[in-house]
Amino acid sequence: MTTPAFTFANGDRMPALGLGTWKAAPGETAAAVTEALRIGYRHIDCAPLYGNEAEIGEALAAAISSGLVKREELWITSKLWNNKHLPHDARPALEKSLADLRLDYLDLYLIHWPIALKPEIEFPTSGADFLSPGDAPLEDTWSAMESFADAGLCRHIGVSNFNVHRLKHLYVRSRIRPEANQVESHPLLSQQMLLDFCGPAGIALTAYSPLGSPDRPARLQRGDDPPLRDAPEILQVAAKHGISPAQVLLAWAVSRGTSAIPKSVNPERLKQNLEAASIRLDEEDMEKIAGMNQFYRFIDGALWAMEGSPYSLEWLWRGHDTE
Ligand SMILES: NC(=O)C1=CN([C@@H]2O[C@H](COP(=O)(O)OP(=O)(O)OC[C@H]3O[C@@H](n4cnc5c(N)ncnc54)[C@H](OP(=O)(O)O)[C@@H]3O)[C@@H](O)[C@H]2O)C=CC1
Ligand SMILES: O=C1CO[C@H](CO)[C@@H](O)[C@@H]1O
Repeated sequence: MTTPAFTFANGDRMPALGLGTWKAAPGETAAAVTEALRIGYRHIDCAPLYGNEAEIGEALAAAISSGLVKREELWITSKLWNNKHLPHDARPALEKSLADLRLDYLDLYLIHWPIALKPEIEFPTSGADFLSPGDAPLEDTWSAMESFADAGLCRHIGVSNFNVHRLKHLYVRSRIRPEANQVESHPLLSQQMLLDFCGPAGIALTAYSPLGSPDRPARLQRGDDPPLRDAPEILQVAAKHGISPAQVLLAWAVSRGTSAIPKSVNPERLKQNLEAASIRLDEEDMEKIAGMNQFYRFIDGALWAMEGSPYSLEWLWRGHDTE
């Protein structure tokens, strides 16, 4: 059976199950990536923000030089952080990711958030730390992304954390259309509206935090998370098929046409997550899980909507400028 994948217009295939690397700690990241490649992962999701691209680069270089994988078999995604949106800051940011990852090109480069910060700010502590949409128009950042694709530094370009309105806005104005949108998605946040737009438009929708990001930092926790992995519907489907709850979540994501990028640094969980991509759920399971949607975000973006910020949660997640 061929591994499920999203096929881009030029025929490039992004494996539907990738490895997340946020929170993979220094000292454990290279081993996790090496083990993932050894057992068959070919898609790795990275970002300079995660602080481990150099370690991932070590593992990739070793895997390629030992003959375990060829570069062209890999799908490597990275992202442009929020304080690099100004076009003259964007190219050095991409070059740094390439140097750290020890690659000549990325398979996919994403604008991490539709939120711009001043160049010297990694995380905002006040409203003064942001650049407004007028100071750093997303269209200008996108033009820089297009120039990276033109230069062969990345084969595909896309966005992350874009709602359907913001995605359409860019889509109709761009020379090279966004080919991917990476957003939080799991049964509590099905993102059906985005999927309904992305599917026919040929845009890959990738689900981040597909397991509910249980290891996210305390500052991002809300304390009142509804159950996801141990929700009754998930436990029932897991028992019916004799698979783990995490595998139900990942099989659901892949069965509905999204990609998923669960993070793990544990060999046993790496294996079960990869295997989940080949598990097919039936219609009854899919319907049961579809009933769980409650628009619940584990990564709620509240940081970007702090007092004095030019961005609001309404702007980020719902949006007004439809066309
Ligand atoms: N574009 C964006 O803004 C964002 C992108 N991302 C990307 O998405 C990736 C995944 O999301 P993330 O937020 O990390 O969270 P996930 O939903 O992938 O959850 C990761 C957690 O689940 C545990 N886990 C993994 N597999 C299993 C399993 N089979 N059974 C039980 N527990 C398991 C991991 O522990 P252990 O490692 O010990 O196995 C870890 O604690 C990120 O790593 C990052 O690459 C995430 C957030 C935002
Ligand atoms: O990818 C991500 C992980 O961590 C960040 C927060 O610390 C998020 O903002 C981001 O989207």
